[in-house]
Parts: sequence; structure tokens; C-alpha cells
Amino acid sequence: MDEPSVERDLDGLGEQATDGHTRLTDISGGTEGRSMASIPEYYAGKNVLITGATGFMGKVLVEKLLRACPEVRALYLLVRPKAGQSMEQRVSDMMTCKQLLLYFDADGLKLDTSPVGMGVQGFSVCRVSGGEACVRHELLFDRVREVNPDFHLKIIPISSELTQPGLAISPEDVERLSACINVVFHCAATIRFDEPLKHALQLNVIATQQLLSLAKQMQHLEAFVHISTAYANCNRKHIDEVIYPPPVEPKKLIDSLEWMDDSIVRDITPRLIGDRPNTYTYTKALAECVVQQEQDKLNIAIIRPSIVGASWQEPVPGWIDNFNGPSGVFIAAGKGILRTMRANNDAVADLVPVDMVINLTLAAGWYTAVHRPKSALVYNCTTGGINPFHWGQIEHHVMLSFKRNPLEQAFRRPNANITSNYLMNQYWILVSHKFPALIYDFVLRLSGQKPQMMRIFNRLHKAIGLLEYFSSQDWEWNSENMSMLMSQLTPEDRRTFNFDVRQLNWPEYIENYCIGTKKYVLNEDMSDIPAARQHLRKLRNIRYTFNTLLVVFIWRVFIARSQMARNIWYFVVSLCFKFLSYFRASSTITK
Ligand SMILES: CCCCCCCCCCCCCCCCCCCCCC(=O)SCCNC(=O)CCNC(=O)[C@H](O)C(C)(C)COP(=O)(O)OP(=O)(O)OC[C@H]1O[C@@H](n2cnc3c(N)ncnc32)[C@H](O)[C@@H]1OP(=O)(O)O
Ligand SMILES: NC(=O)C1=CN([C@@H]2O[C@H](COP(=O)(O)OP(=O)(O)OC[C@H]3O[C@@H](n4cnc5c(N)ncnc54)[C@H](OP(=O)(O)O)[C@@H]3O)[C@@H](O)[C@H]2O)C=CC1
Repeated sequence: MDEPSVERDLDGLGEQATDGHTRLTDISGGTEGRSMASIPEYYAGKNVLITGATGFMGKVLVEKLLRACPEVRALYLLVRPKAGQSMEQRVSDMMTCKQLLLYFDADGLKLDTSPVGMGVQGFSVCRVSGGEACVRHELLFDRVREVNPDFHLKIIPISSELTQPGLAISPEDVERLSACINVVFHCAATIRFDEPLKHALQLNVIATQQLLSLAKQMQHLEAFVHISTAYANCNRKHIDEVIYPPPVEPKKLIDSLEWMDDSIVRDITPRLIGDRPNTYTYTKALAECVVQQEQDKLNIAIIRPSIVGASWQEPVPGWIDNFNGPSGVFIAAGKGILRTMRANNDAVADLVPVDMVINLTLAAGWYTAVHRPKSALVYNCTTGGINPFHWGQIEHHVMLSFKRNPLEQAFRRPNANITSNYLMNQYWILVSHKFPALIYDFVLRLSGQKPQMMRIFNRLHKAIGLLEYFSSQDWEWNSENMSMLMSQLTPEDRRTFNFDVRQLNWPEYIENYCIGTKKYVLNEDMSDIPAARQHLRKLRNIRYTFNTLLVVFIWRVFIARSQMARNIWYFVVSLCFKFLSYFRASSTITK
């Protein structure tokens, strides 16, 4: 078999293999003596287009770009109106850190979202119980604001609904973007695992296709960075930094689904997605293929993060703003609701902090624009191959952390276990989830309130059921391009845009992550920790009392009905008396 030959890139910094995949050459130190722009120098004066800027990763991307590349000219954000807010209002609220209030009814279930204005420092409100608001400062943009109080002037919102034809961008905006954009970061997607296929296809594939068409009209475009997922090819065990053949030709699928009604699509979805677990991973794989089809016309990079978690260092350690992936699991376990889950103790938990993903994304944008690789470069942004940590260890540290920093108003003391055994898990679901939920709901009914715990557990079981696929097995990702990209950075850029996952200290990261869920997702105050501990002690006493009463009750029932139980009881009591008198006698002799 012929070995793929390797020819040097024009600038001599990468190698183009005849198998079609560009490989980076380790050129650490090779940039010395050249006038190579650093990352902030490259982004200076550039116009950047970002989709998904209001999402978890998009916000961190916007913040980091503004803070670490202060000379960037403008950030054009494609945003849709939502929940009664115009896109200008949403972006302005994001910048001034006004956020949507989530209103909860007395059961803690969400009723509505409503915009609320606040002061310059801003705030983030995530939980309002029974209409009572609790407010805290949102930290995300505080550091940028310190450096440049007028940073919001660089943000230009563009109204766009990605599921609409032409992305619903006005002709004037299309013209404006075509004339000025230099770099595109495409983050928007639906990340729900239960998304109907048609909608997931519309957003994750067709919108990507349309964005690529728009990108091709951009006269000064230097790089198009597409955010994919490391699980796009989760039907494979070993995943290289290449774009694999798609499960089906995207165009054919789009054409055929167009005429089908929703119920037919729902019926054929399992057959279509095949050995992938959900429509999300399936459509993300198709999106990669769509992006690859344009690699001859555009400079493309594809970033594939694994499970994106709270920030490692920036803007503050532990920053997180959602319940997705492990965050919801941690919170449910910390609240004492989740007691058991199916996961493999020894499987690698491929978490990657959001700030590292964003640092890599910005560096990849720079590399793509400056070095212009001949074909799309894929970066598997994962930790498992370099600095592995396992689900069993995560469980241990999460529990430890929530014991040290308990969440407020826990349902029970946090004590969760993961198991890979299906039957064992079902047993614990019955004993530790359903049984306490029934008792709790019974008590609520007795006190004239609406039962709610069973409903919460049903939702929780649905959610963790969707995650178990990812926590029960592991994958091997080749992350050579990530290491190679790091070697291309100047020492200064390596510090500013750090994505060296070897530096992650997992126990410390998990502790900050758990504290982050408490502070930024649940909006709880650290000064309330003594009260939370007191609450846990109260729960422990309730449990002891309950257990004692249960034993006494069962025993009473037995004694009343069985002669043998009475004999055992008298035997145990007389044994205790004998032991006590022996103990008293021996202590008198020794005196
Ligand atoms: C034993 C325990 C041990 C403990 C220790 C731990 C040991 C280790 C254990 C192992 C860990 C395994 C982790 C593996 C993760 C792998 C995943 C990565 C794979 C690929 C990564 C990616 O490539 S991609 C990102 C992944 N993608 C998601 O991870 C989305 C999933 N998720 C959904 O697919 C939907 O979520 C789903 C679920 C259908 C529900 O759907 P649902 O409709 O029932 O409910 P929703 O979640 O939509 O919630 C509706 C709205 O209520 C808001 N809300 C909800 N609860 C709230 C509350 N308590 N307080 C305030 N607000 C609340 C929420 O914020 C929404 O608000 P809004 O609508 O305004 O956004
Ligand atoms: N989070 C994770 O663990 C991982 C994420 N990824 C990938 O990273 C990217 C970002 O993920 P993340 O930030 O977590 O996701 P979020 O769900 O937090 O953000 C999604 C973004 O897409 C926007 N969006 C969704 N639908 C539309 C639409 N119809 N029109 C316009 N905008 C829309 C959302 O806007 P709006 O605010 O209006 O809803 C939001 O800004 C995705 O491509 C995802 O696949 C990859 C691996 C892991």
C-alpha cells in the first residue's frame, strides 16, 4: 500500500498529506525570527461574526475575545428575539448583565420568564421561589468592564432566526456582513438530546449550510470556525481528528424529510440515527460533513469539545450558567435528590472546562487565518487521553465537595452512588428515589399541599436516562492537533489562551465546579453555608429518628404475632443484662 506522501505548506508551517488531511508539524521555536502575529495582534482591527453568542459557550467566547483581544474592531452577533424580548434588548441585557428572571411556582416548577432591568454591575437571577426574587451580581463581563467600560460599543447585534430561510437576515445586513467580516465562529445549535429530528436537522445542519453560503459571499473572510462535538462520531470507539463519512448524504436526508409529516419522521428516527444515541450527535455528524464540503472555498477549522463543564480559571473559577450535562447531575446529587445513577466507575469522564475550549477556539481561528491549511483541520478538544479522570473519582469529589459546601434546603443529605449494574440501579431507584418521594408527597397531601416529588423524580429519571449512554462507556480521542496548535503559540499566547489540559488539577476543578453550580446556577450565597450545614444535621436527625421508629414498629408487629420473635427478644434482652452486670462486676474488682 502506498504511504501517503507529505508536501510542505506554502508557509512551511504545516504538512499537507495526500490522504487529504492536513497535519501540523511541531514547529515550536520555529516561529522565532519571523514576524508572526500573536493572537491578539491578529484579531486587532478584525470584524468577527458569532452565532450562539447568547449560549453558554458563546458568552464565554464573546467575553474572552473582548478582554484578551481588546483591539478587535467589532463583534457581530446573530441573535433571535426570544421570550418577548427583541434581539437588541437581549444583547444589551447580556452586556449590562441584565438577565431573564425565571419565575417558579411554589412547587419550584418554572412558570414563565420575564425580563427585569438592573444596575450597571448587573445580576443574574436563576431561581425565584414563590414569586420572591433573589438577586446577585453576574460576574461574566465584570473583568472586561474594568478594562474597557465601553466594550458594549463593539457589539453589533444582527437579527437572525437560524431556522428560517436565509437565516432571516435582512438584505442590508447581508450586504454589511459580506463586506466586512473576517472571522466566523459558528456556535449555535440545539444541544437537546430529545430534539425532534426535523428541528435538529434544521438548526444543526441546514442553518450551518446557510451560514456557509453566507460566508462564501464574505469578501474578506479569513477563517470559518465550526463548533462540533467530540461525540459526533460516538458510534466509534477510537476517534481521530478527521471528518468521517456521514451516516447519510445530508442533502438526500434534507430532501426526503421535507415532505414527511412530523409523525412519520418520529417513527423512522430510530432507524435513521442507527447506533447513535440521539438526534443531537447524529445531526452534528451531518453538520461536519456539510462543513467539509466547503473546505476548498473557505479556510475551515472544526472544534470538537467533549463534555464542556464550568470554567477552570476564567472569568472566575467554576463559572457555569446551565443545567446541561454533568451540572444538572451534580446539582441533583448535591440537593440529595439524586442517589443513584448508571455510570461506569472506571470509564474516563471526558470533561473539559469551557475556558479551555474557548481558548482553543480562538487560537484555532488565528491559526486557520494565518496559516490557511489546505483542508479543514479538526481539533478534538478532550482531556481523557492526556489527563484522564474517571466517573468514580468524579462521584467521590462531588460528594466530598457538597459535604464541605452544602447546597441550601437539600431534600436529603447528599449521598449518591454510581453503579454500572442495571438491576442494582433499579433497586436503588425504588428504595432511594421512589419510596422517599411517595412518603414526601403523602406528607404534602396530608398538609393540604400539592404533591410534587414524584413529578420531579420522573423528570430527573428522563434526564439521566438520556445521559447514561455517555457515562457508561468511554472513548479514545486522538488530540494531536490540539497539542500541535499549542506548540505554535508564543509563550505569551500560551499563557493567555491556555488550553493545556495537563495543568488541570481535577479535585480542585471539581470543587470549584460544585461551588460554581451553587453560586452561579442556583444563585446561593456562600455566607449561608453554616445554615445549610445546620439543615443537613437536621435531616440526619430526622433520618435517625425515622429509622429507629421504623425498626421499633416492625419489631412490635413481629412480637405481637410470633412466639419465636418474643423468645428472640427475651434472649437478646437477658444477654444485654448479663453483659451489663458482668461489666459492672469487673469494673468494681479492678477498683
Ligand atoms: C449518582 C450521582 C452521582 C453524582 C456525582 C456525579 C458522578 C458522575 C455521574 C455521571 C454524569 C453524567 C454526565 C454525562 C453527560 C454527558 C453529556 C455529554 C454529551 C455530549 C456533549 C455535547 O456535545 S452538548 C451538551 C450536552 N447537552 C446536554 O447536556 C443537554 C441535555 N439535556 C436535554 O436534552 C434536556 O434538558 C432534557 C434532559 C431532555 C430535559 O428536558 P426538559 O424539557 O424536561 O427540561 P429542560 O432541561 O429543558 O428545562 C426547562 C427549563 O427549566 C430550567 N430549569 C430546569 N431545572 C431547573 C431548576 N432546578 N431551577 C431553575 N431552572 C431550571 C432550564 O434551564 C430550562 O429553562 P429554559 O427553557 O429557559 O432554557
Ligand atoms: N455544552 C456542551 O457540553 C457542548 C457543546 N458543544 C457545542 O458547542 C456549541 C455551543 O453549545 P452551548 O453554548 O453549550 O449551547 P447553548 O444551548 O447554551 O447555546 C446555544 C446557542 O444557539 C442559539 N440558537 C439556538 N437556536 C437558535 C435559532 N433558531 N436561531 C438563532 N440562534 C439559535 C441559542 O440562542 P438563544 O439564546 O436565542 O436560544 C444559543 O445562543 C454547540 O454547537 C454545541 O453543539 C459541543 C460539545 C459539548
